[in-house]
Amino acid sequence: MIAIKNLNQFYGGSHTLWDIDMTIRPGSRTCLMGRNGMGKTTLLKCVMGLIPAASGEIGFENRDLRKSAAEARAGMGIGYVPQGREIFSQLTVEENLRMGLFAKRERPADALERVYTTFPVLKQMLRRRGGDLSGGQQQQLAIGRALLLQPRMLILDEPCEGIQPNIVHEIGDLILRLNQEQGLTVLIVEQKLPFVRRVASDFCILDKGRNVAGGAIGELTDEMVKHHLTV
Ligand SMILES: Nc1ncnc2c1ncn2[C@@H]1O[C@H](COP(=O)(O)OP(=O)(O)OP(=O)(O)O)[C@@H](O)[C@H]1O
Repeated sequence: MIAIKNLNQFYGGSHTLWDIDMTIRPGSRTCLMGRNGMGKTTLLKCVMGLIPAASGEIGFENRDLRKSAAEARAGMGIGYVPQGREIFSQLTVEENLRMGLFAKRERPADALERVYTTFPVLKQMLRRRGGDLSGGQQQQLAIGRALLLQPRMLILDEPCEGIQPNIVHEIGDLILRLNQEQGLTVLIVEQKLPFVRRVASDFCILDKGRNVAGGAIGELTDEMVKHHLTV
């Protein structure tokens, strides 16, 4: 689904991503892991075109994403929920959702109805301001907004950050459901090991901007955790 080859990225003179090779299998739920500051968000931003890569390839379904403008990538089938969710706090839930529809040709009502079926809570809160929602509800709103364009792949940057444990469990259920029932491929940056072991099918670890380990989630060893993930 995504094939990254030899990707390098710099912030000014600081070399942040080093020769990254990474494959995301279609239909997988891949967790991108690593301690703080290791380059996970930077890698996602390169995939979405929000920052430029210096060299390398990012293939999505055999097309080179680096040749596509950032605003075209959502329309190509990649939904992205950034770290911190980026909900418009002064806009209502409905207005936030409509912001996700700008590139959609289909009638907005149909797309919105699909999201309300997945997230009934959003339908009950259409007139509430985004900023008044709980962290878990904001995360559902952000995921709902990304799903409006019916992506084939969903990228989530730390979806459980600042969210109560019972809602974290619900987000895990949602990811499993979207993957298993709708075939959505999911790439998640996540640090919480129990969540990763429950939700992921595959993992990949970044350490100091390099891809140091990866594979099926059953292959994630205590040794790897100790070496690359424990703070
Ligand atoms: N806009 C920026 N300008 C300069 N350096 C940056 C910028 N954004 C991130 N960095 C640096 O790049 C490195 C990788 O950061 P990145 O946010 O990708 O890490 P991360 O693994 O996502 O960490 P976290 O878990 O804290 O979000 C860090 O050293 C960070 O300080």
